[in-house]
Order: sequence, then C-alpha cells, then structure tokens
Amino acid sequence: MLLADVAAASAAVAATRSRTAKAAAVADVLRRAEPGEVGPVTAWLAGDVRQGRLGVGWRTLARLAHDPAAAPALTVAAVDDALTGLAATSGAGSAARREALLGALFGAATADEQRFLVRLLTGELRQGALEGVVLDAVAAAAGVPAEAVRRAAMLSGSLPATAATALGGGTDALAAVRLEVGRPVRPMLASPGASLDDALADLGAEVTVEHKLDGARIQVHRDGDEVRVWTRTLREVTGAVPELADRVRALPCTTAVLDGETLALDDDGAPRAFQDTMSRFGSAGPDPAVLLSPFLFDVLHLDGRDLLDEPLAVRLDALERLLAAPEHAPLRMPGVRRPTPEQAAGVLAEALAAGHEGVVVKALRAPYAAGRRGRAWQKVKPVHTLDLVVLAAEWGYGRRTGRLSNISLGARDPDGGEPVMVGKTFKGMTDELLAWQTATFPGLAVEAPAWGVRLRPELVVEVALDGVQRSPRYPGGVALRFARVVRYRPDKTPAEADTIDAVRALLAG
Ligand SMILES: Nc1ncnc2c1ncn2[C@@H]1O[C@H](COP(=O)(O)OP(=O)(O)OP(=O)(O)O)[C@@H](O)[C@H]1O
Repeated sequence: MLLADVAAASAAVAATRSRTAKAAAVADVLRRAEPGEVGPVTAWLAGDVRQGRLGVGWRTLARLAHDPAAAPALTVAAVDDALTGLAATSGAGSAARREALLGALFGAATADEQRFLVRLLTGELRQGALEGVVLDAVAAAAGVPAEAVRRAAMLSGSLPATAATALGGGTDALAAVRLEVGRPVRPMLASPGASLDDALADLGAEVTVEHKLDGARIQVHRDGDEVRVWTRTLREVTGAVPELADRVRALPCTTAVLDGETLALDDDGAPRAFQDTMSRFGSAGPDPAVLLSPFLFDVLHLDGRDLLDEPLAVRLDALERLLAAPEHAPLRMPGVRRPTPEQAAGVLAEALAAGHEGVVVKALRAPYAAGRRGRAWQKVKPVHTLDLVVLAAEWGYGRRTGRLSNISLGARDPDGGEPVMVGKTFKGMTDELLAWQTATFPGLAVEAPAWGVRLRPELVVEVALDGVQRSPRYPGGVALRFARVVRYRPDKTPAEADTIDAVRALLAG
C-alpha cells in the first residue's frame, strides 16, 4: 500500500463531520492493507506513530523545504521503516543524521503526502475522538463487534496491535487478548455525579465512598522484584519514581497490577500543590525535596489471578489483604464501604477538610471497565471543573503587558472535529503561571498575529466555572460563566478533554 492511500483516507476523514463517513473511509483503507501494514496504517489514521515519541518539532520540519515528488511512490512499509530509523537515532550528534532521514523521506513524498507527514509528525492529527472512529473502523473492516475490539485495545493498551489481531484472527483472536503483567491497561474512569446524594441514590447502598485525591493516576505492575509504573495515558515513568517502586516491592506478593493515585504530601500530611506532583513525572530524576506517596484503590491482578472481571468488592478484599500489615496500611486509599448516608457525608467532609478534591462513589458490584468512563464510578466535587483545550492566548495589558494572558478555551468535538471554542479566561493565573505561558506558548504557536498566539490544540487546562449560558456568539451556542484557571493538566491529552456535549449538559443544571 502507498502512503498516498493513507493520506487520502486521512483527508477524507477531515473533510466530513459525519462519524459514520469518517469510520467508513478508515475501514475502506484498512480492508486494502496487507497484514504487515495494518499496524502502521491504524496508528497513523488515529494520529499516532507506532514508534512513540519521535521528538520532531515544527522548527525541524520547517527547515526541510523540499520540492515534492511528482507522483506517489512511497510505500507504507518504507515510511514505517524511516520512522523506526528516526526513533532509533537520538542523543548527541544525531541531529544531522535525523535531518538526513527526514530529508530523504520528505524528498520522496508528493505535496499531499508531505502535508500528511507534517501533520502526523507534529501531532496535529492526534486529536479528539479519532481513536474512537478508528476503533469502529477496525471492527467494520474485520467484521467483528466493536465491543470485542474495544476490550482488546484497552487490555493491550495498543490500538494498532489490536487492529492487526482483529484483521488477522477475528473475534477468537481478540477474545484471547488478556491482561499481562508488564503491559499497562487503560484505566477505568469516573463520570461526574451531580452531588453525593445523587450518586448514592443512583448507585444504592452497595458502594464504597473514597477520598478523591488530587494527584496523578498511577498503574503499578510488579513481577517478582521488577516494579514498573505508568501514568493515566500509559506513559512509563518507572525511572522517575523509585520511591513508589520501593513501596510496592515491599508488599507481600509476587505478581500484581495495582491502580492508584500518587501525590506529594507536606510533612504534616497535607497535599502539596498539584504542580509539585506533576513535576516529578517530567523531570529526569527524583527531586529529594518532593517525595511521592502512593494511595492504592484497586487491584487488577494478584499472584497469578486476574481480578479485572471480578466485582469491586472482591478486588477490594484482595487489596485489603495485601495491605493488611501495619507498615503497608498508609498505602490504602481512605474510604468507607457500605456507609450510611451520614457516614458518606462524613467521608466527603473529611476529604475536603484534608485539602482533597472530593470523593469517588463506586459500585461494589461493578467489574473493572478498562478505558471506560461509566456510571459505576462517580466523582463528587463541590466545585465544578472542566478540562479544556487551550486554543490561543492574547498579550496582556496593564500589569500583564508582555505576558501571554487571556486564553481561549475549546471543548472536544466527540466526532473528531476541531475543538469548539466555549470561552476565554485570564482569571486564576499566578505570576508564575503567566511566566510559564509566555515562555511555553510560542513553541506551540501555529500563528502569531499582533494580538497574541494561536496554538496547536495540545495543552489541556482545568478551569472552574459557575455554569454555562446560551450564547449565539460562540460556535457551539454555549459559553462558560466566570471561568478561572485551576491548573494545567500535563497528564491529559486533548483526546481526554471534556466534550462540547459535556459543556452543553451543564445548561440544564
Ligand atoms: N479514590 C479514587 N478512585 C479513583 N480515582 C481517583 C481516586 N482518587 C483520585 N482519583 C483520580 O480521579 C480520577 C477519576 O476521575 P476521572 O476519571 O474523571 O479522571 P479525571 O478526568 O482526571 O478527573 P479530574 O479531572 O476530576 O481529576 C482518576 O483518574 C484518578 O486520577
């Protein structure tokens, strides 16, 4: 298959707003792919490359002004090989070699193919619901139920690998995909509960109410003495968090897959700023001033036994046995099982008093729904927040002259289109945050008009708001009321931002 076929499918996806038409275009090209091509083609159409982060920036690509090839000749295999070469070429003195590799690739590409490669390599294709569209397309192309593809993708953590399995071996091969220690699973997510009472009314008495700690999601795998840690986006951070690995290595088990939240605490046990926690995941090595504490709330596998499909009550029993010794008790996420309404309210009050965000109410009967944001877990937070994509920033005035200040906020289009603008805010920004925006945004700019910068839709910011209102001035017909920045969410991709539907749903509330 030629790269041109994939580029054409990608253009067809971008040209329609219809999710069905997008999926049909992807399914069509997947049906025509050879077995060895399915992986890369799937990854590219979902906006990703199989080789992980390639570290190719706009500036490098801008230097590669090549005359396009007249006719398409690049094969999928040749491009995939070039990307593998690029990923393998890093470190000191590699810049020239990388540019040579990229130069050869771009020199062999037509104008359409060059455009596609630029968008792929800069991450511009990696947006919103594309992954869901591609997942449906894989199911259609393989003639298997979408649910079978979804489950295998969540358990393997890889859509390209799942596509190859689905097209190669159908439903049976998909059903054979299991949890593996050492291979991270997409985390189960929570949906917003309107209030504690609503969540309890919805889920009944068979629940656990746990603190919702304001840190970073971690998935920890242990195999003998080897312990590895991943973030919620399945990025491995083992090397950056040795203290977490040590705590899990001390537990009385041989193999385990554990789910939890980690954060940095003060000496008196109060949570430190979210940025302190996040800084640990970006930095090369541990900062001795900021130590992370793990709080475990789920176990998906223990000593040879998969627990994923067991009800939460069974998984919590297993977790409690694992953490039974007094020295391990601090690793347990605080919570109360089967609380009375008064006890549940007490857990919420205690969580807020301790400086946490709220609580998560979880159905004890529910299995672990990897990758799902379902009603079985409901988060209750007194302050309403949304995770939105930063689309642009304007130069400030007065005290903020010379600073990139007022940011435009976009909600995700669930059908894979561009983010939909829902408001702007310059509130809630500390001097430190303004300085960070001013230093960081130009590197993400696609355009720098006099008023500020228009950004690649990459950064996710969490904003608090008082509600939303109908507004004909905004493209989605809805605008945020009194939005203010809570913090940036480097642990989230734009594909995980809240949707325009979630914003519209607040109109009713
Ligand atoms: N006890 C807990 N159980 C489950 N998740 C918890 C718990 N405490 C903190 N969390 C965090 O809350 C998140 C659950 O909320 P959700 O699935 O909506 O993720 P989120 O979008 O990151 O939420 P938010 O933006 O509200 O933190 C988890 O991903 C996890 O990081």
